[in-house]
Amino acid sequence: AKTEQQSEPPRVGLSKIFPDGNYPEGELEDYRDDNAWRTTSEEMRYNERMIMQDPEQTYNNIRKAAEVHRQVRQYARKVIKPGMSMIDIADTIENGTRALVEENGLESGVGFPTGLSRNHCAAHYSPNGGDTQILQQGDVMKVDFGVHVKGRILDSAFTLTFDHTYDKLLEAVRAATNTGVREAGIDARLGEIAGAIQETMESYEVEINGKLIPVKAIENLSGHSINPYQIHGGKSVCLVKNNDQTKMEEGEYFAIETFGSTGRGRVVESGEVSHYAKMVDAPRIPLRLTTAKSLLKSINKNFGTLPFCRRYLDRVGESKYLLALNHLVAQGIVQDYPPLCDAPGSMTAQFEHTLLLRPTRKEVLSRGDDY
Ligand SMILES: O=S(=O)(c1cccs1)N(Cc1ccc(F)cc1)Cc1ncn[nH]1
Ligand SMILES: [Mn+2]
Ligand SMILES: [Mn+2]
Ligand SMILES: [Mn+2]
Repeated sequence: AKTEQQSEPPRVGLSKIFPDGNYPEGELEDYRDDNAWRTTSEEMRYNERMIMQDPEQTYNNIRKAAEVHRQVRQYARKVIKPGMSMIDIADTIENGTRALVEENGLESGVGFPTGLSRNHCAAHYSPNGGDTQILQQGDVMKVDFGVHVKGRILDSAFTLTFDHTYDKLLEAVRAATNTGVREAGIDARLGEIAGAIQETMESYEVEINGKLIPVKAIENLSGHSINPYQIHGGKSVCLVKNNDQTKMEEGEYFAIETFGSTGRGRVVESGEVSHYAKMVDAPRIPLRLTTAKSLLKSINKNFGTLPFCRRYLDRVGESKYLLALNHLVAQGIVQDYPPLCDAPGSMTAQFEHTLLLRPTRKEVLSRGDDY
């Protein structure tokens, strides 16, 4: 079939652009030290061929999600400007994602809420319905959005600015994330990766109004392993030196994300919650509140264990759900993820990539020519 070009705004599903169903590989990196042998091992190549043939496991699912991410973010970086509302920015990203991934129930779609955290807020802010906030010229906005295909979630983020004041902060975080990507590998210890990330991050300083401010790695944010339909797979890659001897393992997916700050280097929960997710191990308890029962049914049907936000509930026709939602949170069935912010007046930045530890090599799935 003739392959189509992507439109602007992006609306052409990727199966039209990659008709043979083969999506582009991410950036490949050989393992180091005692795992370097894997690149040329016939056994490891055999294992990979088997995985590639298994429709459930094939790498094509996550590679399609990664290509969607690259094409949507390329458009977003071009059109997002000061004066746009948070809601319009979120819609721009989500409409593009849904079209290109060819959204289909729980088979494929948005991976989690579009994060648009600004300035001292580092993560987990997304506009709720009625939010009238407007992007400002001096803002430092973390654009963190996800795409999933058959539950394989691509989690990648970048920081947008509209003047050069914080270029050094962004440079520090970009370098720290690339250090994390480089240090990741089969048998790599999470605590050692964290130390390397912190060392890179804290070798930078930012000059603001003639004052030199050291860049701090945010000590209570972290990267994470990713499982099918589960954004947090249980392993965390912290950003400051620690003694976690836990190793990365073959076949695991990791989101390597780092956050730098000109403030305390520590975030606290602050502001209205937008992000939620049903717990994977949610207790099966009898719900007496009928509205909570029907809301949980809607969450199971529309999101499963994928994170969602209030706008996604609005979109699937739910209304007046707040009491029921807070009840599900109180019962430990749904986890809330409040916005995470450093001190007011400070600035935070983020870069994030998703990588896969294949039997033969590390594949940085979300790598693009932008970051
Ligand atoms: O901070 S996390 O909760 C976490 C980090 C380490 C262990 S759990 N979080 C996972 C998540 C939670 C809710 C979401 F809606 C989406 C993702 C990291 C993250 N947020 C955005 N991108 N990546
Ligand atoms: Mn993310
Ligand atoms: Mn993440
Ligand atoms: Mn809580």
